[in-house]
Amino acid sequence: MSVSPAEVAVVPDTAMPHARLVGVTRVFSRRGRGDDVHALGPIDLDLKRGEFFSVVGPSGCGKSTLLDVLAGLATPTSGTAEFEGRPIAGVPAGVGAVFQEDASFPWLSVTDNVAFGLRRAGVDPAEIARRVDYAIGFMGLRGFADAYPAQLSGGMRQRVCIARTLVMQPRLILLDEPFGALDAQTRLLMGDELLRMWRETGATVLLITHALDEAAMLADRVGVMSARPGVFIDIVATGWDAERDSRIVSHPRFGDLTGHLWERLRVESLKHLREG
Ligand SMILES: Nc1ncnc2c1ncn2[C@@H]1O[C@H](COP(=O)(O)OP(=O)(O)OP(=O)(O)O)[C@@H](O)[C@H]1O
Repeated sequence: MSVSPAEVAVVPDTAMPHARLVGVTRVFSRRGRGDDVHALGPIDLDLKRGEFFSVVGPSGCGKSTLLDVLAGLATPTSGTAEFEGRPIAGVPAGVGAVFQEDASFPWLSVTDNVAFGLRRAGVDPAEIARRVDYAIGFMGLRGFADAYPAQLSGGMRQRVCIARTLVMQPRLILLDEPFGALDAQTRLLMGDELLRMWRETGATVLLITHALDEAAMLADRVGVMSARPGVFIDIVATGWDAERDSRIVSHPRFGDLTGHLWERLRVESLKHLREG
């Protein structure tokens, strides 16, 4: 069978890391106000295509800065950041991000919120309707398609934000504490929805969270960061199979895993408390 060069070009190189950070640092300059803030790194990280990677670390260690670098929202002070083999310069096509704060547009209905990015990208209206309908159904918002964010709970508003990212069909999904404002039970259930989304889309996911149980339940690998400037002090493979859901928290190995993560994090969190 002959294969055209165009077909060859779209075959993903699964051996290549999906995203790669080499020696990435980020320093915030405080001109005239004393020392610069060394926020991050040097960080080395290979994200494998299709993996679910969680990041935990003490407050202020540079987790959001790390995500901003991958999202193309922050330029490394030194080192290199790549997505699909190309240097990240600006927001890369194929990368979608969801942040902690509710970023839904209050003046738009759920449908119009979810359709927003596709309309801006000039996608064909029939295709927009199809993708929006799918994402709304997938995120369990079918009965609320015409509702406005003010009429929804915090969890549902975050689902709107996830649906809005999902319709863009990102190959790398970056999540910065998306459930930070939600109660513990809702967070675990939202975790189930994330896992379903991850399985269905085949996307690579990087999740930042403060919750060790969330990190351990969701991820294939959990990266533990040091106090600022954050570097990875441990990367733990969870060993769960892809079909996992929130019931994994009662698995006999789950307590050992979160215990290990806390052991690694405790010293770093104490450093943050003592040194700020
Ligand atoms: N624009 C900025 N100017 C100066 N310092 C900054 C800036 N943005 C972040 N920082 C500092 O860089 C460090 C890392 O910030 P970052 O938000 O990445 O940490 P984080 O781990 O996500 O924190 P948290 O867990 O509290 O959300 C912090 O000390 C923060 O105060």
